[in-house]
Amino acid sequence: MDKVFIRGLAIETLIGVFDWEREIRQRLLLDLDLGTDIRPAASGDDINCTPSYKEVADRLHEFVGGSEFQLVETLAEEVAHLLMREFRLPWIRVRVAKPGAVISAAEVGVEIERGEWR
Ligand SMILES: Nc1nc2c(c(=O)[nH]1)N=C([C@H](O)[C@@H](O)CO)CN2
Repeated sequence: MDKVFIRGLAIETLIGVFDWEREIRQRLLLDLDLGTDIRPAASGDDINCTPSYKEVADRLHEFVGGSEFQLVETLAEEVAHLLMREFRLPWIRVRVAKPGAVISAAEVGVEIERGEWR
């Protein structure tokens, strides 16, 4: 299977388990790997035959920017299901990093894979 990818998509949102985190917006960095077959798009040179990384990024700004989850786990799971459903993806990898959440670490977060790789 081929992939369309997005790296380091920065989105500000309300996220966290502590009271002070419910009063601010924090920056998340998202990495996405979207499983697909790029051959139909390549052979026809046709954007309609492939998941547009621009459309996916716009959708994520809308969804993640408006979300209010506590855990990065929940956010990653919801993002995976939303993109698989709306962009008809057989497989996805979602990595959500929360830079600055642990001062002594460059990044913390989660990475999940959903669907079937074929
Ligand atoms: N596995 C997780 N651990 C923690 C999370 C999380 O979402 N998943 N969140 C927090 C706090 O919100 C943290 O980001 C504040 O610094 C702590 N641990």
